[in-house]
Amino acid sequence: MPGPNTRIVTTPVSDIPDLAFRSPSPEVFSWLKDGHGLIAWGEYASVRLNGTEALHAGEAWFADQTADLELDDQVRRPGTGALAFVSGAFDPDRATTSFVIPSHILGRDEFGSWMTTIGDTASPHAIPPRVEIDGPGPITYGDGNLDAADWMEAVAEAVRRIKAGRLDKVVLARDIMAIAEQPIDPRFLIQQLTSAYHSCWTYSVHGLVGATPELLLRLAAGHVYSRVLAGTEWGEGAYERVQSPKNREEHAYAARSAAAALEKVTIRLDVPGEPKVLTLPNVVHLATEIRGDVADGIGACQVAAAMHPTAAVGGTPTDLAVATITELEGLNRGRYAGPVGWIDSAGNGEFGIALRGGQLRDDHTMQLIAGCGIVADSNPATELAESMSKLVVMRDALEPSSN
Ligand SMILES: C=C(O[C@H]1C=CC=C(C(=O)O)[C@@H]1O)C(=O)O
Repeated sequence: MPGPNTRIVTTPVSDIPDLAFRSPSPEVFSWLKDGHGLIAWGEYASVRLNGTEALHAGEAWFADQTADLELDDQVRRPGTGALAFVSGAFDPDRATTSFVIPSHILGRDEFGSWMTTIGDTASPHAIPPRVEIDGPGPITYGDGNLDAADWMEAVAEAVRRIKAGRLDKVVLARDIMAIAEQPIDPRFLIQQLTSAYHSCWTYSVHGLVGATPELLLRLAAGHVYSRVLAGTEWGEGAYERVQSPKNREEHAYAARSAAAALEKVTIRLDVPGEPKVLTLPNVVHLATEIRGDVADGIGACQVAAAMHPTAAVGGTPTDLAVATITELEGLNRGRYAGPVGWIDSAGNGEFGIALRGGQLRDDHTMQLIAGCGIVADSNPATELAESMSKLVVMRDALEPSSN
């Protein structure tokens, strides 16, 4: 509980273009894209929540924890002052959602850098020196829950069910285990991911680390933005092939589900009729960028709770798709494919969908997960290859020298 002298202090600091290298602790929280964002360490307070109301309960917990603190925010922009990192479960009935108020945060946006400290002695602190972390050495890979053949059989079964009529789309994920010779420090992964994936958001919360290209929402001063992705190709000709009818169908379900959820929490919404193509180092995606405005009093957690899970990670119709995922994947997704990001006490926040990442299981072991949207025209072997293209993000981050 906060002591009588607990203060939150945000001060402007000289420019820090290398946030990914500034955490003095491996217990690191990150939300970084193209040199901007947040890096944090130290837990002032945290809570783990279960159940469908976890995001709402966490938002209330954050408000409660910070209500009586003395605030000295000399920057006053989204992400300054009191802030919590959030990592939500994919299925809140089967996994835990984390909310953390870090004790030390460094932030940077287009206007400059800042530092926030919280605690009994909160006062301007020295910026930690740059640290470059060593990699975990050679990696050995093993099967996760299903081997490749069993996962392809699950995809084939999903296609049969879609063709039978009630289900339109379901996203099936598979995991592989990465076992490292040396301990895996999340800071090493963050340093690799931020330098290789500029157009993605590099996240880290309680051992879940990755670089997602998909932004569930950004909410700043009442304006909401979402980058919905679905439909993937890779290799030569990917830019043209991603426009196939199969990819467009797969994408349309995701864009429609995000827009329908946003309709409920916005007072204005702009949904483009046609997707764009987003090119990443490993794959290309179809992308729909949705913009709108929310009414006063609606915060980022509320919008995230309304949107999750979109058909980019669940399917259509949602409930049947989530039940099919539980049955066919046989995997507990944990926080993979859940909302991950941060909120501040003005209601601003950013949430990615926790994709292209992995969960540290112990010091040497990381579970990597990637999923693929399955529609009537999906082919199991092609979906397996697509999952491998998505797993490249974390494989390269763990073992950059193997390229
Ligand atoms: C579920 C994942 O990706 C989603 C986001 C973009 C494209 C997707 C696809 O084409 O299947 C997926 O819907 C994942 O990377 O694990």
